[in-house]
Amino acid sequence: MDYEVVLPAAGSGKRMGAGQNKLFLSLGGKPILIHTLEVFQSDENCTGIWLAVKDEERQYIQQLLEKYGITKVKGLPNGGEERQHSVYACIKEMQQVDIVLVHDAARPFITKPIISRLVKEAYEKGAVIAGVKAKDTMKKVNDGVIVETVDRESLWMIQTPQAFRFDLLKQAEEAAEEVGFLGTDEAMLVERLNHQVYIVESTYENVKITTKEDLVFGEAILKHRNELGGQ
Ligand SMILES: Nc1ccn([C@@H]2O[C@H](COP(=O)(O)OP(=O)(O)OP(=O)(O)O)[C@@H](O)[C@H]2O)c(=O)n1
Ligand SMILES: C[C@](O)(CO)[C@H](O)COP(=O)(O)O
Repeated sequence: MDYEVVLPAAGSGKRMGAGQNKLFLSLGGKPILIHTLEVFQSDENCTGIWLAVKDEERQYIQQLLEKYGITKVKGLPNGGEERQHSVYACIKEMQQVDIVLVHDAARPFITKPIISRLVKEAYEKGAVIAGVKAKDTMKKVNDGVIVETVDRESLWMIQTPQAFRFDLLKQAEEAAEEVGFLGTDEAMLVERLNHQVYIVESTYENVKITTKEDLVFGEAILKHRNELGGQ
């Protein structure tokens, strides 16, 4: 089951504080961006990659694509102010496909079994996203005071990939753009159309490299995987 993937890669990495796009930082001697790209480059069901990038970083990224043999990239549109705008920039340039995955370029540890499960279920259900069950007790806080403990059994920590029928996601992006609605993930845009969004259980390894500690976790995940002989 074929799909194309949108990888937003135009962020500023403020929380990382590296003074550069965190996707260029090295994990195991290779840029984070390349780790993520290699998963989709090596997936025979992935027929195209779309990368939202900062204009001033496009040339460097093209050099990285060349160096690491990433040949599936179909477009590198300019990212936007927010992550959602970067995703939409890709959606606007894409030709009609059946299924599109949106995946944070900052999540280099996604695996093909989860991707293929998401794609299969997106064909059947239209909208399916990756997540893991909450492990900690979650509480709502107001001005430093606990106001509510939320039932953990029904809470999931949402990740990417998020997989959609292309037409559905395009409709949702356009509807959000029209009214200036800003979500923190693509599922929110589909939910507001009253379309059911399903979940596939992912792994806790599918971390988003966001702060410096995540680089430590990332190196440990790489080491663990190498000891197991790959993904
Ligand atoms: N305007 C933006 C913001 C984010 N992203 C991308 O969306 C993914 C998830 O975003 P996040 O982890 O928040 O990255 P940053 O926005 O760079 O981080 P920060 O919020 O700390 O600045 C990343 O691959 C990032 O490059 C993007 O393409 N365009
Ligand atoms: C899309 C996402 O990864 C789901 O958890 C998350 O919302 C991205 O948040 P960010 O602040 O844009 O990294």
